[in-house]
Amino acid sequence: MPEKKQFQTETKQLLNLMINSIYTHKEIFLRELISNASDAIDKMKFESLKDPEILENDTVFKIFIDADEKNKKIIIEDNGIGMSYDDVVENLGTIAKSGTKAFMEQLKNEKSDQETLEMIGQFGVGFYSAFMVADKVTVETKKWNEDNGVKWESDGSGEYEIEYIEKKNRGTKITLHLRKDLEDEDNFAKKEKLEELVRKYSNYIRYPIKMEVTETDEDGKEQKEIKTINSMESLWRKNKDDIAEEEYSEFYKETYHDWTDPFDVIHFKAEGSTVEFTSLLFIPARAPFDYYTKEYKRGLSLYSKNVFIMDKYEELIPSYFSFVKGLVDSPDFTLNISREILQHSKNIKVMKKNIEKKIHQALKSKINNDREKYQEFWNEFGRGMKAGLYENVDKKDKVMDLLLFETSNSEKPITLDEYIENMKKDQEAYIYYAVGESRDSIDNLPQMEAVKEKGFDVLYLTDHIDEFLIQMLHDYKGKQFKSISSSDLKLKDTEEKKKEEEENKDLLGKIKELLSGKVKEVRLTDKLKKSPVCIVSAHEGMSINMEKVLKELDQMPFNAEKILELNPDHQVFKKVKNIYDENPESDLLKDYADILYNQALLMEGMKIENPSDFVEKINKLMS
Ligand SMILES: Nc1ncnc2c1ncn2[C@@H]1O[C@H](COP(=O)(O)OP(=O)(O)OP(=O)(O)O)[C@@H](O)[C@H]1O
Repeated sequence: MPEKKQFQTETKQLLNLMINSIYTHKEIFLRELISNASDAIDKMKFESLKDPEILENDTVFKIFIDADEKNKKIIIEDNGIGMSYDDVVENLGTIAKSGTKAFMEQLKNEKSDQETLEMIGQFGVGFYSAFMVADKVTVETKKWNEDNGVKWESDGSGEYEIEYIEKKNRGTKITLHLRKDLEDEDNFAKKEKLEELVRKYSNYIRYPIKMEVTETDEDGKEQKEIKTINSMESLWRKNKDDIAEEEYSEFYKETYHDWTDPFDVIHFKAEGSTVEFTSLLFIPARAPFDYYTKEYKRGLSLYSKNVFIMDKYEELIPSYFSFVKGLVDSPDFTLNISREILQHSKNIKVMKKNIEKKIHQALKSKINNDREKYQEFWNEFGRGMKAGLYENVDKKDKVMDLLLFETSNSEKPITLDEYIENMKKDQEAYIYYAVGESRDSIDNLPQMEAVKEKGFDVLYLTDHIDEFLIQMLHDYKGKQFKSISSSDLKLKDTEEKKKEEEENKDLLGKIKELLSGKVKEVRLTDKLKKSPVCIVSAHEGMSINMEKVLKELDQMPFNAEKILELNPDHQVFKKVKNIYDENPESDLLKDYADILYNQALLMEGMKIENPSDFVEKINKLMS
């Protein structure tokens, strides 16, 4: 008697989604099932390397598919590793894999139908996608080292049935009883349709995908024969010159579950003295849904002479190129090599270096030759590249020339090299930067005025990570990064500046006293033109914005202290000076100090402490 079991709650949700899906690419179910079959054969092949006897007389690995048009059934059968009773309960009753889990997580944040559909395509929902096309799925399987087979059956609603059965051959046979309500064009029970789908999605599967077909011979007689549908040849082992661009694209889309052609393809063979390997790498055009989440795992797949060893091997891809997908095939890998052994391998280091160099070259060439496309790529992955660089600042020379920045002088983002090329003659060896929420808010910063007037270009740092990163990077090609909020931007003659400071020492001291508890220092600045005042962090080079971020993260290593900077060339300053000269203790001076302080806060995008007092003081001055 079959045992009835409940699906895990998450699985129920997923199944429900599949059953009710209006997803237009329902056909991916075949790719998913074939890919599972191929994985199962990989595992069996791996086992048999240790002891070939375990294959018994079933030595030719294959995937067999069949369609029964009359009964609306499809069969996908493999002679892979198979599953035990417990395996079936574990694998076909719960959601074990992280990709699907992440997918379910994403679904929780209310998504539009369109977004949900796109996500199905990206995550690849595995075995359960069968329920997009079937109203009943039967799995008959036998693990290689078990005596009994197991039958699993479900209509995708809350429960499934499972029982032991007699099964002769090792491996898994999946029967899909197709839904009656499928559109005509979704008539998957046609062999021609299956053949077309295999070619489209599963052409490079390493094992033959076979199907019985009826061919008409020269005499018009119908003959049944078993035909291999897929090409099986792994693309990366073919000669680069014989591969069309579309082939790369198809391979990429099929393997990495993307609907968009890659931004770039890098295919190369390294036959150096130390290590021999072939690599096929793809730079995606758009970021996968999970790219900016913890779920995302970078890494390449490893093959040894066409045999799959492991995937997501991260040591070969530096964190700042984490978006790169692809594989490495090398006869130097042994099949049972572990991640630990690889980690200490000299070969891996050589490979990594080569791979990194190639990726860098490819991106550099895009920067120089196809800026528009690079810009699109940057919009997708720039933040990721910067975050990766932040983790590996010691590698900055390998990445910094790939970064793009918006700047005050250019309409489109530029590279740091371009910034340096355009530097003004009288610009000290500084690369100026400003931090803010957006281009507009930076443009409105009073600190921008003098630098702009000089015609010096300013990098706009609008991503949270930017300022941290720039401070860690410190300089580029000998030019130091300099915040426009720094105390000394070297815009004015130092002698002149010193003289001014000296002359106004008492006044500045008085304003500091009037603003006691609010600012740490009051000083003159050369960075303002139109504005009378600005506020900067007392921590040299750090922006008020960064202080805000650190505070939010509870990571503030010190008290946020502010410095008020006054523009000695401004009319308001002159007025303040007059008031002070007339009567240093006047109430009016206190009002001016308060107003200046508050307006500086407002310009920085900060809240003022007592708005009604501020307004009152202004009104008093105006009336
Ligand atoms: N034909 C099969 N033979 C043996 N085991 C299988 C087969 N099909 C599925 N399984 C088992 O069921 C598990 C779940 O399959 P599912 O397609 O849902 O996810 P997955 O294959 O692990 O993930 P992904 O689709 O992202 O590769 C597999 O990991 C595998 O252990």
